[in-house]
Amino acid sequence: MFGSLKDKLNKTISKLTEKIYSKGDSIESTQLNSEINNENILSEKISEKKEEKTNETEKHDSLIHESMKESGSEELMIENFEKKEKLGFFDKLSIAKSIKKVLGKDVILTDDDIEEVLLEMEVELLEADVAYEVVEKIIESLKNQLVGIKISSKDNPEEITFKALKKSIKEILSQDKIDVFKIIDEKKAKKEPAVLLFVGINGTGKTTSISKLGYILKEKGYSAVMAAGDTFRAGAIEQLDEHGKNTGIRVIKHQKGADSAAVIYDAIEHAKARGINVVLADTAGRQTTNINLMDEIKKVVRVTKPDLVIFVGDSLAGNDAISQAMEFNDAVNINGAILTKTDADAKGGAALSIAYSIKKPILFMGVGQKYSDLQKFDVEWMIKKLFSEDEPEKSFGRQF
Ligand SMILES: Nc1nc2c(ncn2[C@@H]2O[C@H](COP(=O)(O)OP(=O)(O)OP(=O)(O)O)[C@@H](O)[C@H]2O)c(=O)[nH]1
Repeated sequence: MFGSLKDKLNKTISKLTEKIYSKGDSIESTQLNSEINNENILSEKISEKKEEKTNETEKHDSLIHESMKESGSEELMIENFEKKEKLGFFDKLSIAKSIKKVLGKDVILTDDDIEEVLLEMEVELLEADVAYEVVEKIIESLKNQLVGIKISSKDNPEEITFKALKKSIKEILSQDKIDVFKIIDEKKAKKEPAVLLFVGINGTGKTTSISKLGYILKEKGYSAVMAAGDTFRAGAIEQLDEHGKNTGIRVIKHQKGADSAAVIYDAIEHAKARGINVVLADTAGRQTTNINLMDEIKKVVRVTKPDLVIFVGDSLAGNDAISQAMEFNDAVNINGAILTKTDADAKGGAALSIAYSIKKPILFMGVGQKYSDLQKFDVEWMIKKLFSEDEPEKSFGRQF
């Protein structure tokens, strides 16, 4: 997940690190670890003991005898040493290879020092579908953290660059959080259904995400109903119906071509009458360029007054998903986003950019084709995905 973005970020870290070393006249020093040093002490001690043994008096014997008791026997002591000596030799070889660079002197980076690296990073991130304004923001943040700051020869340049880039990315991802389940609980306390309206262009995963969220809500003990508000696309009503059967969630529907707002309104009345906690309202996929359809979704919002308008974007669409989110946000003021298909090795740019571009949080991420494959979005989870070698998550639960 986000493989290419991860590689590009790691590349930036190593180039910035290299820049610091080259500026600090890095010197290479073989850092033998304490074990090797202990090894030397041990070998000196044993050879001393062996020497003493050849020309020693009775008195030494008792001393040796003492130390043998500690290690069990002289043979064992020598044998241990032989073994250790062998391991010590190979250890020495391998550790001698682990040359650690250290800075020869303190470093203060200038804009010029990192100009080229940041330019390369800009190209790389744009290629990964990261929005231009987001790339600019990352560059600005890195400069603020690295330029003009003294990096002492005792510091670890890898750590400094890693932390700086991680902080930059975290700033991008962090928008005002919305806890969907908290909103649902607040409405439940008032004995009203929480109404969640899903919008987006065709094929992004609205119907699927609604069904996944319905499945997860049920798992959490909430009651839900799904509104077949996509009365436009052939098969959309049947598709949601199928999901309803699979998840055991009631679907409120009218015939194809019916008024979307009317279907959703009926679902809300149904939920109110039966004390159902959540209405998950599907809508038809629409191109933001289609004025009539954009006017229709504005009417749906006016009539149904949803608690959350959730934009569903396809992470594989990269920058397009970001511009769509911005256009839907302008039209109906979305509250948050779901980014789908992140399991399909999306470049990662949309995940990084969408929240910053619309200044609204990512609520969930679609991470697969199972009903449980809807991951509540968390900045730390994303940072871990981008910066650590964690195992890919195994998905569970039933397939669609
Ligand atoms: N791999 C993967 N596929 C997904 C995910 N979410 C949705 N899909 C697939 O994307 C395709 C489109 O999903 P739908 O839910 O039908 O999309 P939609 O937005 O309702 O489409 P329209 O009704 O045309 O607007 C389906 O094949 C889904 O299985 C996801 O997180 N991962």
